[in-house]
Amino acid sequence: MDRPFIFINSAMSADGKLSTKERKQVKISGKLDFERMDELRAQADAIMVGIGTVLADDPSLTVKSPERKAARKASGKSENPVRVVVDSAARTPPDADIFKKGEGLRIIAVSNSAQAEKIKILEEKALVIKTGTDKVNLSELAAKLKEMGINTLMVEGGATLNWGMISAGLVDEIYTFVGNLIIGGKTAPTFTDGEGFTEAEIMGLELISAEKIEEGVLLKWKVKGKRN
Ligand SMILES: NC(=O)c1ccc[n+]([C@@H]2O[C@H](COP(=O)([O-])OP(=O)(O)OC[C@H]3O[C@@H](n4cnc5c(N)ncnc54)[C@H](O)[C@@H]3O)[C@@H](O)[C@H]2O)c1
Ligand SMILES: Nc1nc(=O)c(N)c(NC[C@H](O)[C@H](O)[C@H](O)COP(=O)(O)O)[nH]1
Repeated sequence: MDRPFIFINSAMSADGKLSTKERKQVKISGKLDFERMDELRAQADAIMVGIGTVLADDPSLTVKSPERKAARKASGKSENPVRVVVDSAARTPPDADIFKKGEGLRIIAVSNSAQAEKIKILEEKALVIKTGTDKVNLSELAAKLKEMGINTLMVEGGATLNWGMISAGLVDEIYTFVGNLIIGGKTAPTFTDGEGFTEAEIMGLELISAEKIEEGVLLKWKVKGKRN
């Protein structure tokens, strides 16, 4: 394959929301689900998020457990997977936590319409990859990551990037932790936002497993392609 194995890992409320209508982060996962997420991060070659998530949550995207970090080191890897931000207009703040915390390569993926001055500032902190005219071309980006030796890519949202990756046919598996809460709100981000499929385009999934974790359920899906 000319792209990595790509999976999305997300936590959503029982009504499918990723955060509140004000884009405020909500603790959906419990301790065990955060541990599972840390293990997925530790096993991945790279973690990807959208700029919306960086601006809303300021995540560090680092591996948290000292044992997992040490195991990565022992196998000749960096403590953290490569951290990738999909950021068409180069809006990533230079003081974002992905730059401040942890070691390892950072990649900011921008489009050809991003301002040169903003790119220059980011180039001091990260490798900047340019694809697409106004919006990052996600297929081209995935191919470039594969060329760099990234074989497993973990996507951690948000709603718009999930849509972009799924609608471009770039996702192999989806892991959703469904928590025991309702967030509500028609403008609150859901697992996949974006423009949405028409009936003829709807994406089919195959259930790999359903597992109760603490007070929620972890659903693992394989992406099958168009249902019709
Ligand atoms: N619960 C969870 O697991 C979880 C995980 C991540 C984020 N979130 C939440 O999701 C929200 C952020 O989601 P969002 O939708 O606003 O932003 P996002 O993180 O999905 O980022 C969207 C941005 O990605 C960029 N992008 C560039 N090229 C693209 C392309 N080809 N296709 C799609 N996107 C492209 C665009 O600049 C776009 O604005 C926040 O509220 C955050 O708290 C929740
Ligand atoms: N798995 C998960 N369960 C949740 O309940 C929740 N709110 C998120 N939200 C994703 C969000 O982007 C987080 O901010 C990053 O998971 C934080 O990552 P860091 O700890 O900074 O490395 N993710």
